[in-house]
Order: sequence, then structure tokens, then C-alpha cells
Amino acid sequence: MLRWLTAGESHGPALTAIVEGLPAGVHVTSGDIAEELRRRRLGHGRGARMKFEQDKVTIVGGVRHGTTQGGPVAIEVGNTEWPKWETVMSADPVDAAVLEALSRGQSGRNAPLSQPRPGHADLVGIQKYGFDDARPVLERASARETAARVALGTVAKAFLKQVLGVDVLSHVIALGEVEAPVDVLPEPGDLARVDESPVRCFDEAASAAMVAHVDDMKRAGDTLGGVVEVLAYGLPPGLGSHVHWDRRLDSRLAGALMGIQAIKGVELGDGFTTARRPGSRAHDEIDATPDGVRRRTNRAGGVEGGMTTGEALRVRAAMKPISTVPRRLDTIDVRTGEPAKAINQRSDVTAVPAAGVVAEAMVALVLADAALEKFGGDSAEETARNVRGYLSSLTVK
Ligand SMILES: Cc1cc2nc3c(=O)[nH]c(=O)nc-3n(C[C@H](O)[C@H](O)[C@H](O)COP(=O)(O)O)c2cc1C
Ligand SMILES: C=C(O[C@@H]1CC(C(=O)O)=C[C@@H](OP(=O)(O)O)[C@H]1O)C(=O)O
Repeated sequence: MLRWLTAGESHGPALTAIVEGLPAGVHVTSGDIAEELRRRRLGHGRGARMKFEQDKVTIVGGVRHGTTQGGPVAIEVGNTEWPKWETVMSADPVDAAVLEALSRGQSGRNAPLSQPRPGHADLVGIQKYGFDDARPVLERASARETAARVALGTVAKAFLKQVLGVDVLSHVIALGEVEAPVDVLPEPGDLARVDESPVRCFDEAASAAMVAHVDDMKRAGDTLGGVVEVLAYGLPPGLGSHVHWDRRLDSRLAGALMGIQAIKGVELGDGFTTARRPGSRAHDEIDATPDGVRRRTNRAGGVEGGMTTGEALRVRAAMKPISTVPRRLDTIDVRTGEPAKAINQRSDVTAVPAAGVVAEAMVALVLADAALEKFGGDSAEETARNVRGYLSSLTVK
């Protein structure tokens, strides 16, 4: 079983991430994690913060000389903006007069945020936790935290690749109203090409149209959401289970993807489209081929009965538009109850390309967990041996 946790605030000193349950012998370095974090920062439409802030990765436990040791892997992602926030976000008490000065000062960094943004966690967080300022809510609600998930996902991806030969990638299939054709899906060797697109879209024409759409929205002071698709190639049949709701792989994938900030919908394979088709065009007919049993199509997205089928996994996540809308939506001031305009200091126009990289990480963690549940193993070699034994003893190949 794999367990993972993250801690840390958007403007705190660092994010901390821990994953427990991986076997010894998985190769991973801080350089690998830094590269995945770099991919997460890409994307046309990201705001100013992505340019001046850097992710500083330190592996602080569980890895020695580039190889996991079997203990929890702990990763710190340092926030290079911390010196500016050291007083406002200090863990230790700070003199009230100093904080007061920072509320009024030129930066206004400690000014109370009392005009909650529609669509963000601000208002309900203020209500639920009894605050009168959105700062303590937005610091943890912020998707800055997804850097920690991507760090963990790097380790899960390394395990999946090295032990099962599984590749996990993603691409953007809709950005606002621009949709990309999905008849040709990127394969593992195409990931660099996807990442070269400013919006991480595999189709060149759609990519250009998406860039233009983002630029239009930026000019209009508006924001955009979209849809990403995560693909995993090389999975064995039988990860997950049909026997109980919380062991179903589709249920676990949906939960993990919905757990990403701003994700509002998840579908496996053709999902909602399948619901509108007759059964004769909804399912994947089965053939015996020289390469073994194959589905003729992959409408199901590689999961049937809550288990991987052995076909490519295809899972989509829909992201709502960024809620810090520069046009400033109507809200109230929670201190006075009077109508107000929502806070807007800066924000992304869209973060759909980055959300794809985060979604890869979440899918990789779920798949690694399901693989360890099925195959066990204290060393990567033991897990690999168990995978080989299972595949060679399949009753139907
Ligand atoms: C990678 C990424 C970047 C985001 N950037 C911003 C941003 O700059 N401004 C903003 O208001 N929301 C941003 N969001 C979305 C908020 O985190 C999200 O809307 C908020 O947590 C409320 O969403 P929820 O209702 O799903 O929790 C981003 C989300 C992701 C995944
Ligand atoms: C910092 C990151 O994303 C942030 C996520 C975010 C939000 O509200 O979710 C709001 C923005 O932060 P700020 O309001 O401080 O500019 C983004 O920059 C990151 O992804 O590393």
C-alpha cells in the first residue's frame, strides 16, 4: 500500500511531501523531480509568479545515491519567494505592530483579504474556520501545493517505468471553447512534442487556436478552464478490483483527479459520450490476435469492472476557469457585509497545461498504489519478479 501526504502553504518557506510504501531499488534523483516541476510551470497563460519564483528540490529522506531504500521518501520543494513573506507567514509569533505596519506598508502584504473570490475557497473557508481574512484559507487552498504532488508523482512514475514498463503522459484536449481532435493520441515517444506546444496540445492547429484564445481572454480580463487527458501505456490487466467500491480503479482515479484544485469533472475513456451511444457502439469488442487478447477499440479507456484491461488507460479531467478573474467579480466585504469587488492581485489566465502535469502525477500515484497492492515486494526486483510471474501465468493471454 502506498500512502502520501503534503504540507505547506503557497507563500511559506517550503512544501513538504512524503510517500511511504515504495520498494527499495527505484532510481530517482532530485534532478528528475526538478525536471517534472519544470514541466508543471510551463504553459501559455500562466501568471507572473511562474516567471520569478523557482522550485528548489531537496530529497530529505528515503533515497541514497539516487536509489530508494524502502523507507518513506520525503521531498522538500523550497519557495524562493520566502524571504519576502518571512514575517507575514512566520510560524512563530510576530509583534502586532510589525504586522500592522506590513498591512499598511507599500507592499500591503499583510493587508486583510476580506473580499472573497467567487469560485475560490475564500468565503466558505472563512465561514468554516472562523477567520475574517482569506489569507489563511488561500495559502493552503492554492494550487502551489500541486508542486508537492508532482514531486511525489515523479517517484511513482519512476517505479512504474522501471518495474512495470508503464509510461504516464498527458495532453490538453480542450482549452475554453477550443477543442483538439482526439483521433490520434500521443504515445510515450511524443511527450517532448506535447511539451513543446505552449499549451501542451498534441494537435498543432488546435494548439495555435488555444494560444490565440488565451491571448483574447487575457486582453478581456477574463480566465479559462479546459480538459486534460492522461494516458498510461503498458499496464497489465487486473490492477484494481470489481469486488468493492473503494477497490475499483476508476473510483480511485476519479477521487485522485477530483482532488486537484479546480477539477470539476472526470471521465474514464469516452465517459459521458458513451452514455449517449447504443450498446452496440459503446463497448470494445474482443478479438484473439497473434499478440494475444485485444479489444478492437478502447472506448472504455482501459478499465472494465474497476480493473485495468491491459489496453491504454485514458482518463480525462475537466478544470473550471481560474477564479481570480481580473475583471473582478461581484462579492461582499466580509468585514462590513457590503457589496464589493473580489480580490485580484495577479493570477493565471489559465493553468490547464500545468493541470495536465499534476494529473499525470495523481494517476501515477494511484497506479503505483494499485500495482503494489497486486504485486507487493520490498525490493523493485521482487516486485518485477512478481509481475513477470503473474503475466506468464495468465489463464487468457
Ligand atoms: C496548476 C493550477 C494553477 C492555478 N492557478 C490559479 C491562479 O493563479 N489563481 C486562481 O484563482 N486559481 C488558480 N487555480 C485554481 C484554484 O486553485 C482553485 O480554483 C481553487 O482552489 C478553488 O477550486 P475548487 O473549488 O476546485 O477547490 C489553479 C489551479 C491549478 C490546478
Ligand atoms: C504558485 C503557484 O500557483 C498559484 C496558484 C494559485 C491558486 O489560487 O491556486 C494562485 C497563484 O498564486 P498567487 O495568487 O500567489 O499569484 C498561482 O501562482 C504554482 O503553481 O506554483
